[in-house]
Amino acid sequence: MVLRLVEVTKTLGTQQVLEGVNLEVAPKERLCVVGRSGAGKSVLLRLILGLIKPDSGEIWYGETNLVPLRDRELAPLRREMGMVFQNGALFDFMNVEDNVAFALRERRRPESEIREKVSRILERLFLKGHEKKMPAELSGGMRKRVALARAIISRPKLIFYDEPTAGLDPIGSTEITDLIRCLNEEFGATTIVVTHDMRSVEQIAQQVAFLHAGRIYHAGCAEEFLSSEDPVVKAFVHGLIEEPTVGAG
Ligand SMILES: Nc1ncnc2c1ncn2[C@@H]1O[C@H](COP(=O)(O)OP(=O)(O)OP(=O)(O)O)[C@@H](O)[C@H]1O
Repeated sequence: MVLRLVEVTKTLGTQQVLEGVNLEVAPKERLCVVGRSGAGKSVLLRLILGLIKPDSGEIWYGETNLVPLRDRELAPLRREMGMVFQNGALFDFMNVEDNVAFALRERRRPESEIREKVSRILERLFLKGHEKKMPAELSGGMRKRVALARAIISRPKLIFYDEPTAGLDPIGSTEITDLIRCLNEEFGATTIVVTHDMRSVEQIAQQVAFLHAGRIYHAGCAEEFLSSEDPVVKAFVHGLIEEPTVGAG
């Protein structure tokens, strides 16, 4: 397993957001983590990235439990992880080319290598000709593609996408989900996508983990999830409002 969470709990404020999350992610797999708004998907991502610590439980990245590690020990492992934030989180004062080159410049790679890699990735993500544009001059879909380029350029072993299709029209969404799938196949990075968009799940996921009531309520292959007869899963997948159980109590 690339990633394994064992009985992870987290309370924020007075709310126990995660009550014992168990999750396994195999190498090169594409996993969608789904759940209703407020279910704790972003909290889960922040825990895996080591930005916050769980109250209890273990988070294994390969052979290493990340939980007891300090920032300095986490840093080299974090460099193996890429993150594509919902809003792209681009540097507004840098053009497309410099945004994409950022991670390589930080690692002091030779300028000739950086130029070659940036050019190759921009071509792959259909951004050729837009190198000198500033983020404010890009469409939403282009910003997402720049964010993808920026994350993928350092060849992460594990890549996270937070709501990658949010704010895109259906065609823009399909372009991004196609790219996520193709990049996973080309580069082999284990891919974890947080989303509540069922079309994205259909287009991207091999595996789905459904976060509900502080736990992974359902984990399995995408087809199984999308056609599940479990009332809670079904209500989520089809956007149904759950009826109170008749005769309960
Ligand atoms: N720093 C914090 N302090 C207190 N509560 C927090 C904090 N961060 C998140 N929460 C709470 O944790 C719960 C889960 O939040 P989270 O952002 O992970 O949800 P989500 O599943 O990502 O939702 P969405 O799909 O809307 O982004 C929410 O009830 C939220 O209010």
